[in-house]
Amino acid sequence: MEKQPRLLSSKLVHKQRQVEVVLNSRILAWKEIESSRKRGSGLNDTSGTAHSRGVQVCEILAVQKTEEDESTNTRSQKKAKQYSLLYAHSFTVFYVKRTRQHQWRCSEVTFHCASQGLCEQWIQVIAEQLSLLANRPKSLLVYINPYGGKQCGQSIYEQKVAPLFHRACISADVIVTEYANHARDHLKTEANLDKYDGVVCVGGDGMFSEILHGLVSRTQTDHGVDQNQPDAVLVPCSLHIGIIPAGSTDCICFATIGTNDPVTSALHIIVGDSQPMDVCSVHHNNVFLRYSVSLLGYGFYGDVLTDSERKRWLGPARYDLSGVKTFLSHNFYEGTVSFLPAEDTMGNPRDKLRCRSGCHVCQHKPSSKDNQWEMSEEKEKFDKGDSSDWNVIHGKFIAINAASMSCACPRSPKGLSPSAHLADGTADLILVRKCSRLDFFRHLLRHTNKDDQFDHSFVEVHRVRKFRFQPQHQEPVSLEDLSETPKKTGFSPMCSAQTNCNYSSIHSSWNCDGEILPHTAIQVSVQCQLIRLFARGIEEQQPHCVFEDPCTLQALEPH
Ligand SMILES: CCCCCCCCCCCCC/C=C/[C@@H](O)[C@H](COP(=O)(O)O)NC(=O)CCCCC
Ligand SMILES: Nc1ncnc2c1ncn2[C@@H]1O[C@H](COP(=O)(O)OP(=O)(O)O)[C@@H](O)[C@H]1O
Ligand SMILES: [Ca+2]
Repeated sequence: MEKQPRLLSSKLVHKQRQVEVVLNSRILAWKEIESSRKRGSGLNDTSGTAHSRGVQVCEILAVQKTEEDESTNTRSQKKAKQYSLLYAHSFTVFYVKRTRQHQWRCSEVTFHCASQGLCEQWIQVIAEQLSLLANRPKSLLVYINPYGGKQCGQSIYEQKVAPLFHRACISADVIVTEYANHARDHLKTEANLDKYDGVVCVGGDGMFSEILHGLVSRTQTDHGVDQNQPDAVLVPCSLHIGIIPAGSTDCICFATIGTNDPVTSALHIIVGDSQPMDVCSVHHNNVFLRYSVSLLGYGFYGDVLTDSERKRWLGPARYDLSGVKTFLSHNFYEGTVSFLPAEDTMGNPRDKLRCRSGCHVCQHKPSSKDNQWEMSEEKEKFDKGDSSDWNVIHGKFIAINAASMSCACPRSPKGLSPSAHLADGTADLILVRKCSRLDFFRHLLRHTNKDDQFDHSFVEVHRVRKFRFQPQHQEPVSLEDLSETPKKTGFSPMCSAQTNCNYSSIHSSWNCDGEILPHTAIQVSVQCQLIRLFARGIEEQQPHCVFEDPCTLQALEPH
C-alpha cells in the first residue's frame, strides 16, 4: 500500500488519555502514547494494550468544534471536564460506523487540544480534506411519498435523515407529494435540475419508479432521444438517486445496500457512494410503456399485485394476504417467450457469483457503440424472421419473472435471482411452468431459505439481454392510453381499469416494479447502467473499521 504523507500530527487528548493523532489524505488515526501512560501525566492511566484506531477520511461525515455543554452529563464526562481546563478546546469528528447486517450508524470521536489555534487547525485541515471528496452531494432534491408503506415517510425523513444531512452541510429542497405521479411530472418538466447533485426518494419501489421515470424521460427529452424507439441508445442520467426506504417491499434499496434502514441510506448518500444500475425498457408494438429496475413479473407476481392494490389500506401486509390468495388460485397462463441470451462470459444465473460491492462482472461494461451495433444487427435479423440467436419457448406458465438484479428484500433475503447483477446489462428470465400446487409451494419456499429455487424440473432460468412475451390469446386493443399507467388517486385502488376486464382469467398482468402494465404483449431490452444510485452494492461483511488495520498502522508509522 502506497504511503501517504502526513498532513497533520499532534499530541491531543481523547477520553482522558494522551493520544498521538495523525491525518493523511486517506486516514485519520490515533494511538495512546505509551510513555505518558506509564509516567502518568495527570491524565487517567489505565493498564492494557494501546489500540491504534482510525477512520478513513472518505467515511468521515463532518468535523465540528465540540459544543460546550455536550460533555457534562455522565460521571466520566464530568471527570473529563476537570482536565478539560488543561485541554480546553475540543473538536468532534463524525464518521461512519458499521454495525450488524450492513447497517451503518453515525459515530463520533472527540479530541481535546491545548490551544484554540491547534483545535482550529485540526478542524480546518479535516474540513479541507472533506471538501476534496468531489463525489459528495452538497445540494439535493428530496421527494417524500407520505402514503408509502406504513405512511411514515415524512417522519422518517424529518427525524432520521434531515439531521444527518444538516450535520454534513447538505442542503435539501423537500417536496411532499400530493398525488401519484407528482414527483415524476415535476422532474420531467419543472424541476431546475442544474441546482442539484442528486435526487432523493423517500418511499417504496413504486415511488422510486416515479423518480426513475421522471429523470430518465427528462434526460432523453433534453438529448432529443425518442423513448418510443425500442432500439434507441438511451442517455445515462447525470444525477444520482438516493433511496430512503419507507415503502412496502423496498427491494431496490435492500438489493443495493443490504438493508432497509433509513439512517444507513442517508449515510450512503452523504459519503456520495455511486452504484450504476441496469434499467429495462418495456415497449408494446414500438410504443414505450415503462422502465423497470427490479421485477417484471407476469402470472403469480402480476396477480399478487393486482389483488393487493385493492387492499392498499392494509399497508405492507397486503402482499402477504394477496400472496396467499393468489397461491390458492393457482392460475397459469399460456404464451410464447422469446429471448436473446447473454454471452457465456456474462456468467449464468445458477453460478454462485453474487453481485457485491465492487463486483468484477459489472465492471465489464460494453461500450455503447458496440452495444448499438450489436442491437441494430439483432433487430434486423429478428425483423427479417432470422431469429437464430433468439430462443423461443411456448408453454403454460405459473410465473414469468425477469429480474435485472437479485430482487433481494426482507421477504426473500437472497432474492428472486440471487446471482443476478446490478449493472451487467443483463436480466435473469425465470420461467415457472404449470406444476402442482405443492411443487409451486416448494419453489416459493426456496426464496426464503438457502436451497436453490431453480433446481426444479418445472423451473428454467436464462440470462438475457432482451426478451419478448406474446400471450396465447390476443389481448383487447381498447386499453386507454398505451404509454400511461392507468390513473391513480389517493388510496383508491391504484391500478384498477386494466385488470377488471373479463379476459383476466386467460391473461395475467405484468407487475413492473410494483406498477401494473396496461399490456400483456411486451418487448423488453436491458439498458446497461442507465442510472446511478447513492449506494455501493452489498458489502462483504467486514470487521469494524476503527480497529487496527494496515492503513491505520501505516498512518501512525514514524516519518
Ligand atoms: C412460502 C413463502 C413464500 C414467500 C415467497 C416470497 C418471495 C418474495 C419475492 C419478492 C420479490 C420482490 C420484487 C420486488 C417487487 C417490488 O417492486 C414491488 C413493489 O414494491 P413497493 O412499491 O415497495 O410496494 N413489490 C411487489 O410486487 C410485492 C411482491 C410480494 C410478493 C409476496
Ligand atoms: N401523495 C400521493 N398520493 C397518492 N399516491 C402517491 C402519492 N405519492 C406517490 N404516490 C404513489 O404511491 C405508490 C406507492 O408508493 P410507494 O412509496 O412505492 O409505497 P408502497 O411501497 O407502499 O407501495 C406509487 O405508485 C406512487 O406513484
Ligand atoms: Ca443486471
